[in-house]
Amino acid sequence: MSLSVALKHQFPGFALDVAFDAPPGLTALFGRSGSGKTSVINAVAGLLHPDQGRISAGGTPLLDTAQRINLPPHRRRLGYVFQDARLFPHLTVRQNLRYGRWFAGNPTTPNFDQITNLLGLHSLLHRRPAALSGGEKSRVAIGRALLSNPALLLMDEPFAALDDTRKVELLPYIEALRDQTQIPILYVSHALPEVARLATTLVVLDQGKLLRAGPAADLLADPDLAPAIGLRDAGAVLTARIAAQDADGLTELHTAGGPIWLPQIASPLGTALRIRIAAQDVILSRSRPEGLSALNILTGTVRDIRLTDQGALIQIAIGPENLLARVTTRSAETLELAPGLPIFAIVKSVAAAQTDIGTRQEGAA
Ligand SMILES: Nc1ncnc2c1ncn2[C@@H]1O[C@H](COP(=O)(O)OP(=O)(O)OP(=O)(O)O)[C@@H](O)[C@H]1O
Repeated sequence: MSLSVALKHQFPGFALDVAFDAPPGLTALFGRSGSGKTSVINAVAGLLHPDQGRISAGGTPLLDTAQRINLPPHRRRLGYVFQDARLFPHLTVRQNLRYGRWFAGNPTTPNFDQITNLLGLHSLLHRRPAALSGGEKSRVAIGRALLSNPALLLMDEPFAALDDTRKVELLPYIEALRDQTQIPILYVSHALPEVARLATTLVVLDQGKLLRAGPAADLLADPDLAPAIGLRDAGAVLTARIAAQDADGLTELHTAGGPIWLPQIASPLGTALRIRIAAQDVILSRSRPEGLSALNILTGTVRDIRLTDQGALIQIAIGPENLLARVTTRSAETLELAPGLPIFAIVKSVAAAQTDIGTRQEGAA
């Protein structure tokens, strides 16, 4: 099931003109405040009727202004998780969840136990929302949306109201949702680390227009997009597998650019991880550095170079994947960087997240 969106809408002083496809997985709508993310999600939900547009989910048209098709929100089979959880305060967690199931009202209702397990809700079922933390409320809201048997899940900055610690606790649940259900997720965020960790597809909006849409790993490693994403946050994701648990407490991971070591990640050997390396945490060297405290040195080849007024962005091919490095223009010149040049990337810090089931941890190299 995938979602296809094409919209045009004129607000007073703001024009929205966006078209993209969201394949299965998690599609992050990313952009600065006021770029149009919520308007897009509202149009998909049926809460905004655009001047012109076509939206279809799994080939079923939800909206087609040319054909005068406009399904009302309750017939679009969407689960919508808002910024605030919007639970019924007088109902217990179980009753709040059941409300979602009741709303689905058909025999293919998803399994209650499976969803409460997925979201870790079992021990909370008897509580009322007032006795839940912000993160727990968010999980209940997600569970309620899932139990309505949605064909598509819409999440508009679901963690905006949470502090960073709570947010990090919730990310594994979203990863599990992405990896274990077949339901496409359209996810609004303006936090790049969150997007880099969760998104399989990225849609970047800028002032109501589509800047780029495509596989998240490709876009995150694209030097042309980095200025729009924000140079401080820009960074690529690479895949890695746990190869060994070393006696000194480090976990050895294998990447296409060689091994890297992170503080212990308590997951089985072979577990696939997605690691995010911020462009500003990469140092480049033409020869393999020796006598360096940094453990993590990847080998690659310079693929592309972009000079900006805030330094040089270097795209480095690491096997079939790409890494992004941000260095000063002077360094780029001194190193005589050019496409095709073999290069060593010294990685100062790595964030790791599993791509499949299990416990996840953040680690710094
Ligand atoms: N109902 C409306 N009437 C007039 N203008 C609107 C309306 N809804 C949205 N806009 C305008 O459209 C633009 C995009 O708003 P939108 O909420 O979609 O952006 P966003 O990317 O979700 O922003 P944020 O990250 O701050 O939530 C803004 O300039 C906003 O003022």
